[in-house]
Amino acid sequence: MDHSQQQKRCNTVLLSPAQTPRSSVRRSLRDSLSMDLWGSNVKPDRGVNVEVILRCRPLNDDEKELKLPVVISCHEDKGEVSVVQNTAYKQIDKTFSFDKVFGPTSQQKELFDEAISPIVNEVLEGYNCTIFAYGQTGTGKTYTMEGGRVGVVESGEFPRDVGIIPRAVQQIFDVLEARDEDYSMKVTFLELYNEDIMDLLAPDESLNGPDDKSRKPIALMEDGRGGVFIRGLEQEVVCTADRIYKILEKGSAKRHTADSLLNMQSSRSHTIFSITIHVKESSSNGEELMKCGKLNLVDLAGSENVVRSGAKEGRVREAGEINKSLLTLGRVINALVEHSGHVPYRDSKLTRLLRDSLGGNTKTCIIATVSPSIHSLEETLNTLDYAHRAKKIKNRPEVNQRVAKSELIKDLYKEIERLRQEIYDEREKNGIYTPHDRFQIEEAERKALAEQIKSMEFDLVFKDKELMGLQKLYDTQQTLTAELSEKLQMTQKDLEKTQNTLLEIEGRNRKANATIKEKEHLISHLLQSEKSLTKQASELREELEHVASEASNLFSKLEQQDKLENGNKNLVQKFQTHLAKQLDVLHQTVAASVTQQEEHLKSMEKDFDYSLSKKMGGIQELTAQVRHLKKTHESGIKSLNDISEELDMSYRSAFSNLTSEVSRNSSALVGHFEEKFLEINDILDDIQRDLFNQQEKLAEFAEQQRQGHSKTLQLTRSMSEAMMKFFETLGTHTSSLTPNYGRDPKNKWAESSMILQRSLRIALLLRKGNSWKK
Ligand SMILES: Nc1ncnc2c1ncn2[C@@H]1O[C@H](COP(=O)(O)OP(=O)(O)OP(=O)(O)O)[C@@H](O)[C@H]1O
Repeated sequence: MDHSQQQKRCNTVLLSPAQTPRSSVRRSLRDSLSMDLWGSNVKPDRGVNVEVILRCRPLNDDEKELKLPVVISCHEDKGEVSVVQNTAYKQIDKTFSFDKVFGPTSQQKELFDEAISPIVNEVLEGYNCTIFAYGQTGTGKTYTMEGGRVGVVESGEFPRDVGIIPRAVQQIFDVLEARDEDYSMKVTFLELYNEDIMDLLAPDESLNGPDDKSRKPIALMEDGRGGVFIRGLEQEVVCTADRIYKILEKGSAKRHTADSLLNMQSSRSHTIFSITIHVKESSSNGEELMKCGKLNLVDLAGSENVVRSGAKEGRVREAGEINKSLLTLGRVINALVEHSGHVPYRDSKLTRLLRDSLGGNTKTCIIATVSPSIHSLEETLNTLDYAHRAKKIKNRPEVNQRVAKSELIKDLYKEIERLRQEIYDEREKNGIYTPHDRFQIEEAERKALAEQIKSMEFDLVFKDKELMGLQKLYDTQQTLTAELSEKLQMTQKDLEKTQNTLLEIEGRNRKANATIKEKEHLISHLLQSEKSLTKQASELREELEHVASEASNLFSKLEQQDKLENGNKNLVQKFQTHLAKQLDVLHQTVAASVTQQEEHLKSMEKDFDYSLSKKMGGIQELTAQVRHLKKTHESGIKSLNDISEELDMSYRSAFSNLTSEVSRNSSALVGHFEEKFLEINDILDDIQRDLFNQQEKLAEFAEQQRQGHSKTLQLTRSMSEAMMKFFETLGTHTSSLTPNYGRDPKNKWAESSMILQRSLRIALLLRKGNSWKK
């Protein structure tokens, strides 16, 4: 929707620009032109606690430069704030919980979306809501409520430092436009400075800045029904968000501010910016009704330590007034939390203005602002304490009654008539027209004052009587004083004596003090040694407990060990009997094998003798054959010689050469044969010698074998005896096995298995000897 359309929709409802939240259409029209912060309601809801939000600002440049330690930590997820300080002088560790917590890195948009946006929606549903910022000076109240300049809003997004008020305004317009509703909106903006109410929307001509003396405070009046109104407070009807931003900017510029050591632009007044929205609705019978909601945005002046803020002269009074009104606010909070019969709302204008927001029918949210720096620790703790207590305040929010449009128009006509009469009276200078309602209120106030004067007169008579009594008392006191002065003189003498005694006592006292100091020193030493002894004792106790647990572990292990050893013992005994049997068998086998081997050896000897005699016979036969061969050769050679002679004779001429060749060959053959014969003879001699040698060696070997077998037999016997002895010893050792881990039974097992292996090896050797013998 463009601006002109928005203006049009806005204007349709502006027929009744002065409408305000109210409980009944019968209510005075005069109220509608005054600032009625706390519109009345119909259906009472159940009590609702005031919502308390905590915001911690980041360290500012000065604090960063001074490297001030941070003492606040915000746990946004848990809604908790911790204050921790550990110095030699002070130890603080406190945690406070709130409905919501926003830490130093939190952004304006985040705070608005999470905490404020739902409140704005409640206003649009017809509730009166109040949001106020409370905290020490310079902690970010104005930053949170107003923030930076709105400037140009691009694509619906504000600059990041824009505060709650502009964002709330934007949301109200957005929602109303989206619902396409007929509405009217008006705003008021006031400040409370030094207990005076100033209108920040008053026309410019009458103002030349915040300190202009011509600025007139406006009156806060009782409405006769327990409420208040501000006579003559300007209300501006607004149709666009931009108009509100401008009003806000202009009003803020008029606000009382000053620079202090804690804030370059410190607000010296409390401000209340109110937006009242009327939305047209139709009832079931077609009657036009007006729904009304109101949002009050309160930026309180900062509580401050005058010394720390560096306030001087006029500023000290400002600070005093600020602190006074905040103190009253604190007392009101305390009274509400403690459900006291009397709540001191009337003690300051601030609490009178905020009455409905504290324990009334308004929905209230308090934003407590704190600094994270150690410098502000004390004030931060005060703020946290304050805000934490405020959480317990219960309000009873009620939705504003819908007002018939016709009733509003009637009221409006009456108001116009009243104003016309006032102007007429003013012009004619013949008095001021007072409407009946206001006349009644003023009459009631006058009556109340008369009653007050009467009671004061009564008080005066009573006080006169009291004075007379006091005069008498004074006279008696005078005589008493004379008596007393006499006594005093005597007492003074006594005092002198006493002083002397006192001096003596002081001397003694000094000595006693010195002794006490010594003793104290001793005691502190003793305490220290007691501490160290206690520590040692606790350490020893821990050790003992540890040892006891180890001992119990050890005992359980020993039990296991005993069981294991009993099992082992049984096993060893079984093995021992089994082994003894096996050894007997082995012994018998070895003895049998030895006799068998002896027999084998004897038969081997026989066989050997037999083969030797056989070989000898063969050799003799061979020698005879060789001799026979020699003879045959000799006869052959002789016959060859005969043949050659015959051939010589018959073929001497033709074959003379051949004969010589043959004779040469035959002589060579004879030489060769003789040579071979000699060689054969040598070989035969060698064989014969070898055979004799072998025969001797065999005899020797047989002897050695016999001796070796008897030794092996002896060795096996002694081995088996030794093993028997060993197993007996092993048995006794096993029975006496205790948790003495120095004597490892495993070693014994290793030994016995080695012995067993050795005896097996011997048995194998014996078997090998047998097979070799075979
Ligand atoms: N959450 C924040 N993030 C960034 N800057 C912050 C924040 N809160 C405060 N500041 C800055 O700290 C300074 C003081 O803030 P502001 O004037 O809002 O304090 P204040 O509580 O209103 O003080 P006073 O009570 O004196 O008016 C300002 O410069 C403001 O920009």
